[in-house]
Amino acid sequence: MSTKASDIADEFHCNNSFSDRVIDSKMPTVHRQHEISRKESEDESRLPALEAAYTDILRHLGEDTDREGLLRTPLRAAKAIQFLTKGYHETVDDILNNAIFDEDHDEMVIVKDIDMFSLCEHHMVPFFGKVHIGYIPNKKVVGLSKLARIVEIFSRRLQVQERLTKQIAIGISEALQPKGVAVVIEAAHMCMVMRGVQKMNSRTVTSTMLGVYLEDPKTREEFLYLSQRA
Ligand SMILES: Nc1nc2c(ncn2[C@@H]2O[C@H](COP(=O)(O)OP(=O)(O)OP(=O)(O)O)[C@@H](O)[C@H]2O)c(=O)[nH]1
Ligand SMILES: [Zn+2]
Repeated sequence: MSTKASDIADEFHCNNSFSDRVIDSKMPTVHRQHEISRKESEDESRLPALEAAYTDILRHLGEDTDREGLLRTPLRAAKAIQFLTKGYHETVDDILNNAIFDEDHDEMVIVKDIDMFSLCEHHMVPFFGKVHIGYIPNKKVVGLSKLARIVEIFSRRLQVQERLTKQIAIGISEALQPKGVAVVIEAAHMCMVMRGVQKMNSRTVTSTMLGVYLEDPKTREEFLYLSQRA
């Protein structure tokens, strides 16, 4: 696999390695996310500028930024947006530590219903839902919590759901070199609920299948059956 999770980017292309049911291969170019990186140490120094920007936003909304309830709001909002995009200064290598273990297990491992919160890059409002991850080990297994941490790394950024799905799958694939990885995300987009088209109940489902999940329909079906079961 030559594509790096951090490099997924400029194009949503379906090649032999991917099966993304919701991804249209003619979707427009998206930003090269790997070029946006941020060091944790930089966050503090950027806080005053962000705070000032939020003060401006409040003023442009016609608010009185001197009223009591809003006095610390720009700073709070600045810290909140930094938290919600903290994935920019995290990598899969950083969080794995030594939690990859040699294990002669070659059956499917599924961690499902991992809560995910992200921000849509078009409106900067939340989309959130559940991530289901399956992989088939190739002599190595990963600490289960690390799968949820990989979800955190890529979801705590400005995202589109399709890219998020793919980055999680490729991140796991690169770290573990498994026989296959499957990722399904089901999410509600607040930009479709609270504004815009205002469809309260719509859900978006995206999937990325790599390796045996792509090649073998039975393996894929087993994952989908087990991950969708209540
Ligand atoms: N494919 C994809 N689209 C998304 C995602 N999050 C938000 N969008 C869409 O991004 C699109 C942006 O469309 P625009 O027409 O530029 O923006 P807009 O005028 O605010 O669009 P409306 O939401 O239809 O009001 C909308 O259709 C959103 O639903 C995502 O994760 N994946
Ligand atoms: Zn949106």
